[in-house]
Amino acid sequence: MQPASTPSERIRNFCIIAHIDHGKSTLADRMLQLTGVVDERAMRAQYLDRMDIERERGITVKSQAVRMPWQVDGTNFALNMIDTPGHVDFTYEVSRSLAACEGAILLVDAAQGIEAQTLANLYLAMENDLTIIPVLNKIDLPGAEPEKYAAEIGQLVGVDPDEVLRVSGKTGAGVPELLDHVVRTLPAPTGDADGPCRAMIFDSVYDTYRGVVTYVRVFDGRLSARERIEMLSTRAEHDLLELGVISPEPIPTKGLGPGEVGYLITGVKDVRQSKVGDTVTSARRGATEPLAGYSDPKPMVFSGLFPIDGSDYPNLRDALDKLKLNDAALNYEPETSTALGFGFRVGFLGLLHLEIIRERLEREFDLDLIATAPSVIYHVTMEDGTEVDVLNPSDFPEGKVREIREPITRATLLAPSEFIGAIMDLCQSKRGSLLGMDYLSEDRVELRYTLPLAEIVFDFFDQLKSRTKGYASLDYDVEGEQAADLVKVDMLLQGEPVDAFSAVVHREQAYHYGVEMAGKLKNLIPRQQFEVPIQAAIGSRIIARENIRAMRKDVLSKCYGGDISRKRKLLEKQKEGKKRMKNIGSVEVPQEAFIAALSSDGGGDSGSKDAKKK
Ligand SMILES: Nc1nc2c(ncn2[C@@H]2O[C@H](COP(=O)(O)OP(=O)(O)OP(=O)(O)O)[C@@H](O)[C@H]2O)c(=O)[nH]1
Repeated sequence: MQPASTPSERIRNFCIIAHIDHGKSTLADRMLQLTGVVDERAMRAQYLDRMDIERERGITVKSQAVRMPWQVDGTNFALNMIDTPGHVDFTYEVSRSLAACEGAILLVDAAQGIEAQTLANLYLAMENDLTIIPVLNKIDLPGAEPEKYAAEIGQLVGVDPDEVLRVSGKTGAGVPELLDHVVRTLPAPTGDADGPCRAMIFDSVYDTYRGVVTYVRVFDGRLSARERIEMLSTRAEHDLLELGVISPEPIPTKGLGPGEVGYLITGVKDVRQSKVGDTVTSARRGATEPLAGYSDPKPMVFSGLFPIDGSDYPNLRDALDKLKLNDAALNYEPETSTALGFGFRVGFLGLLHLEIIRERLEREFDLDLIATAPSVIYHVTMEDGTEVDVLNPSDFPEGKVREIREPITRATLLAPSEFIGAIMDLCQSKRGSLLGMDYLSEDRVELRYTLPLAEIVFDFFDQLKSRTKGYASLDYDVEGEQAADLVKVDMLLQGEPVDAFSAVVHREQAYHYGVEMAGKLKNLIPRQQFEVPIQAAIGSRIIARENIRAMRKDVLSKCYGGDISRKRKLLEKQKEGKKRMKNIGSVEVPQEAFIAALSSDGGGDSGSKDAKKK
């Protein structure tokens, strides 16, 4: 059965915004169940077996936009719940999903209160002029303090604390009232029903069976099944193969009218042909003005990814090609490192994006990878006026440099007030400057800093976590560039540079970096038959030095008795180990040493994840 179009006055488009783990998915599940879109048995199956079901149906079940029927005072409404990527790494995409809604449910854990991403998402929603419905979740928790946090949110959003709704996504308490509230308080979508069609792409997902499934919100006019459509940013035309709504399975429709949310399939195979933020119109007599400016996501953080087993290189390339089908922001190019062999220099939107991709490569494609420390883009101007963009510290240009500019972020940190001192110390040591500080309640404070992105991607988040006992949360947004006194530090083994360890650091940190790295390498690289100097250098100037003393390695020295089979085993093991050695000049370095040296301070955790996660 094909659902008829709903008149726009009976449509409500909303999203749920929340800090990680504040219960967005659980509340969404409860709504699906309450509105009868998913029945109780399927709900459990779906919950437990999400991935299998997704594969079976060939489309994302926890879809980007679900249409739910809901009746208020005898009138039937269509509620479209639009999912947002929910993370600042994907700010542009979050903001596009928000632009597809008229309102947002701001969900806050009643035992935790406001966190950094609560604020970040709220500000994005406000920039998109959404009506905000503040809601406290998890009121069933024994540790919930709804009164306290209702006051906090009330102050933030500018409403009376009594107007903050209270729900439990777990028990379902308060959820029907919340849905009623959505219908009563959110504005219905408005749009020019008779004008040429304009629909915004707010998400685009690659599906193995159906190609790219594109999620759209129609603003003006009407999209009809089987018409030819045009993407305004590229002027590319495609035939519509299917148009429909998700409820929660895809249901084909004849058309989508103003305010309606649904999906379309054109047979394109790559999400870059159906870009988030683009405007879809009819190929014939279509609109000429896009809905909003379109911007391509720009990678901000770069890291080299190398397979531990060199023969996995083609597999890594295939895996990246596959992931790219579904991720317009993923960029990579081949990179060769003397220390690590063949791999790729990959550009990410932020640290979380990096972690997700790395985890997917390891889990879904069964690859063992080594990642170099994350770095940022430096704009280098040489004395002779040439400009170079440096994505990889080892490519830093030789010669006289006039200026180096680095990306700067605006960071928001939230923590109990007892940690103010610790946070300020940390930000100070990371070249931060304080922009402002506000008390959200008696014992919770929000600090705003500008911080170089390079400092955040290094080990900021780990340090923040340990200095605040895990109680601080952090959010950041890149905001332009700034000149800084930066230098490239090289690490040399017997005079040969080891590219994987080159770093661009602040001049004042260079010595510290050099000494620490040299010490680390000294402990990790086994003694050779000759003395090996480890040096840290800025250009030709040596700033730190360690020595690995010569030693004749006799693996048999541990065997006192004459156990021949044990001796043979040890010799075999030594031979095995040799295979995994890399030669830097005449020095043999086990690959494990590189891995250990890179992983212990390799940037670590995501800067934007919740520090409270255990
Ligand atoms: N007691 C209680 N626990 C809840 C409630 N809602 C969610 N939870 C729990 O809180 C945790 C996080 O819930 P999710 O729904 O996964 O949170 P989320 O915000 O979607 O998290 P992300 O998708 O990781 O951002 C889970 O362990 C849930 O079981 C609630 O109302 N009461």
